[in-house]
Amino acid sequence: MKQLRDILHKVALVGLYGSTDISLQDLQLDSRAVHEGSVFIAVVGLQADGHAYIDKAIALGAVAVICEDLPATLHDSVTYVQVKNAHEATGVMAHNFYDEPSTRLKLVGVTGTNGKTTIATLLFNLFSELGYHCGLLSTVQNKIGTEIIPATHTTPDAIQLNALLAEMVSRGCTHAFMECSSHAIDQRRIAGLHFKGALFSNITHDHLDYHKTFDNYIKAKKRFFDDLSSDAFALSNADDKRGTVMLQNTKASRHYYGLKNIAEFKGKILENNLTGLTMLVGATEVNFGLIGTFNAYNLLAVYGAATLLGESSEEVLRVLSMIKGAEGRFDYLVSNTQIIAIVDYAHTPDALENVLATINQLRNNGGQIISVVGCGGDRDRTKRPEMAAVAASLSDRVILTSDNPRSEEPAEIIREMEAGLDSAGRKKSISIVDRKEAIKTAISLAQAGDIILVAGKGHEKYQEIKGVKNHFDDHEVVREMFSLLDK
Ligand SMILES: CC(=O)N[C@H]1[C@@H](OP(=O)(O)OP(=O)(O)OC[C@H]2O[C@@H](n3ccc(=O)[nH]c3=O)[C@H](O)[C@@H]2O)O[C@H](CO)[C@@H](O)[C@@H]1O[C@H](C)C(=O)N[C@@H](C)C(=O)N[C@H](CCC(=O)O)C(=O)O
Ligand SMILES: Nc1ncnc2c1ncn2[C@@H]1O[C@H](COP(=O)(O)OP(=O)(O)OP(=O)(O)O)[C@@H](O)[C@H]1O
Ligand SMILES: N[C@H](CCC[C@H](N)C(=O)O)C(=O)O
Ligand SMILES: [Mg+2]
Repeated sequence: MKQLRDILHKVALVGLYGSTDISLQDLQLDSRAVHEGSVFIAVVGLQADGHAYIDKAIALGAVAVICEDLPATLHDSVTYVQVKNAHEATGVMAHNFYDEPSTRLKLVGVTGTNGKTTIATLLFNLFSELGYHCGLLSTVQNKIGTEIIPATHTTPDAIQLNALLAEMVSRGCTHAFMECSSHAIDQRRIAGLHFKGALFSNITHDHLDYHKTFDNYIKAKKRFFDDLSSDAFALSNADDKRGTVMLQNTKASRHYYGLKNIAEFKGKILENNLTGLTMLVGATEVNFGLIGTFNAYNLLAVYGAATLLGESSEEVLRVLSMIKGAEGRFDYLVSNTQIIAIVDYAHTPDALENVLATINQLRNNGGQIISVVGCGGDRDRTKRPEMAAVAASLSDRVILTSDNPRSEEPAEIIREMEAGLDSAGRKKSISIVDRKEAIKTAISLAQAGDIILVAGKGHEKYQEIKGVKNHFDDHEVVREMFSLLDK
């Protein structure tokens, strides 16, 4: 069993009160989960301050407390460890507690506004297909080999994260691929981890509710690369405006992929259609099942990372040409009456623009594009008018609807979206609060050859309204409506 002293290695201590020779059962960030033998870590959050729950944690059996500010009175039976930054300390202690799992496999992280799930999933599928036992931590799901472990966050908190990595190690995984969200980097959920590789996809507008300014958002992502060690590789998008800045201060070896600017892993699109894309990768022509220019970038990122991990380029391209991406990303459904629906997780202005630009490029002659779009509640409000404007400029008809309103008034979110429409945009748009009704209306407006984009929820199997998650699956609704067309 781990002793307190074992987990304090590399933690920036301010003070220590009590013995470190005590046995620990587990680490807990939430007082409600504390039991006999737990260490309780008090962090200052956005809603609450964990310091307010120290006494409650002790009453439930905490044997040690990690905190930034010491309580006024200390219990004799408890050890208090005062640290400079409790978020950072959580990452480092969790890494120590679980025997530094990230050093016992090849851990590759992916950051960027869009493409993280796609890239991490493609890497997992590729390396599994190459014969390795792999782990995956992603928005859609976590995986250890073929076992699926439901994901609550894109990047779990440091304790769950290290526990999952340790489980991967104990089950013989040699590689783990994970998404590193900007929230996770900022909240230091990834502190203490040893990355073998780090990828950057792109950075565009999102999460300004949390980061406040675009500059802060860039800095959060860049920190991931700044913290890498010299034995790691950093692989960035040569065509993204911030692609070079991301790697400017890293100690890792620097590599780039792209379609336009000079890059070590360079591609050229030869053909792009609704069934896939053909790309020249280096000197090899390859057909891929993924669709759209944005996926060409994702594929090049995966190809580069796999090569940097030591795999043969030829074998990587052979396997990549056969594998699928993540669920809910450009999922293609077609009715017997030849109406096409694409379910996609685009939930930022840039993703929506990319997906709609791709659909525009690939559309059937004369076919109309009908978009069904909403924006999440309790999240970045400034993207709402932008997403409506993008949808209107790249579609023939737009139905503004609800995504996950969470605690907000759904009609109010839609009003904020409508504010982004000019008069031409208003003419082609209608607003329908009920998402099912909105999808149904889009299908009833469509004719053979038209393409309906159902954006924003992708793989999600729920819709969160006023704190309640109701079952909802865009695919299911589309299929149900399609089957009615046949009757
Ligand atoms: C905005 C955000 O990231 N919030 C995360 C943050 O919550 P918080 O700072 O609000 O925590 P808090 O409620 O103030 O509580 C502070 C501390 O007091 C503790 N507490 C609280 C109450 C109590 O009775 N006892 C107690 O000990 C809490 O356990 C916590 O440790 O820390 C929590 C614990 O780790 C996370 O669960 C929570 O994620 C919330 C649920 C969330 O929705 N996060 C999203 C925005 C997020 O992280 N998304 C990214 C993906 C974004 C992307 O797509 O790129 C992700 O990685 O998933
Ligand atoms: N490289 C890319 N560039 C721009 N848009 C992309 C790219 N890859 C995917 N997209 C679009 O963004 C959507 C989300 O993709 P994905 O889930 O891979 O991103 P993510 O970064 O994991 O998102 P999240 O932040 O929610 O975890 C896709 O459904 C698609 O519309
Ligand atoms: N990971 C993203 C998910 C957004 C998905 C969209 N369906 C929404 O609910 O806003 C976020 O937390 O911002
Ligand atoms: Mg993701």
